[in-house]
Amino acid sequence: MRAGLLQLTASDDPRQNLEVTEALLREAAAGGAELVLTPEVTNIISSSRAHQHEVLRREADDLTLARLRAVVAELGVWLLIGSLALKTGDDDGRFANRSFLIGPDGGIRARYDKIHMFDVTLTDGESYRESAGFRPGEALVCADTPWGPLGMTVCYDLRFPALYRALAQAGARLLTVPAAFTVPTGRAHWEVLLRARAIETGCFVLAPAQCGTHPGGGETPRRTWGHSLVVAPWGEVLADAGEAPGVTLVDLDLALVDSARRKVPSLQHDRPFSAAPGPA
Ligand SMILES: O=C(O)CNC(=O)[C@H](CS)NC(=O)CCC(=O)C(=O)O
Repeated sequence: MRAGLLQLTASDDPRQNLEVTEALLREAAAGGAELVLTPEVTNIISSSRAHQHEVLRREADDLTLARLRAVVAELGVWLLIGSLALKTGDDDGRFANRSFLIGPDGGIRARYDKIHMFDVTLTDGESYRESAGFRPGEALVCADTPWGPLGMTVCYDLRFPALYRALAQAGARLLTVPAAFTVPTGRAHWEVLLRARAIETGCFVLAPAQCGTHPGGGETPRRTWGHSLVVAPWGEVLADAGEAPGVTLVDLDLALVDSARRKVPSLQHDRPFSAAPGPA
């Protein structure tokens, strides 16, 4: 199976982001990709809540989703839209950070709302309160594909290994981790966490990422780490997209899932253990 990862530098203009995404999607399909993947928040990166409220739509009215579904139906590929920021209609005005799996007929095969919210203060100059703008999801999602079950996650979810174990135990053979990682945490943690999730689960891990300096961020523009990555079930990095936008094509030998799990069947070796003891 050939996968195509799109690396993007999303702006605060959904129409412009859609144009770039569509062009790269066509390029990936022309390069033989059967499954194409886009990063977290493919449709917008904006620091202004007011602007988000102005330009974002609910799922049923979202232009990015409608257009990408039509292009997928034309090209006949599978598409993992890493995520779209969408209105939910909730009273508190929070958005969903929602990942979609689109089948080759353009139909929505699965949707997953990011569960873990990035509420983190990295330094005085860099802090995030994702839960202020987004409503977290609550449901594990593992979707059928021609290449086996695909477990859907998003970005900060990567730091919660129990989620990945649950997906693998639900049958996943592929795991997706679309992201918009920060530069400092990306440098320190991105590759090692992705490799760990692949090794622990015996899955292929596909992680399309946002990269670069995002226009529309005002005084302190948002920067993301890039380095879209594909990791094999034994832990080898099969592709690293570096720091620039573009398409990365990679061929996956799906039999490697079984061979990694035969060598080290740790997924079958979970044992119950008692709660942590108190201080002696
Ligand atoms: O807010 C948006 O526009 C879209 N959402 C994101 O970019 C999210 C929440 S701020 N980013 C992450 O989860 C980064 C996680 C990360 O970097 C880490 O775990 O170290």
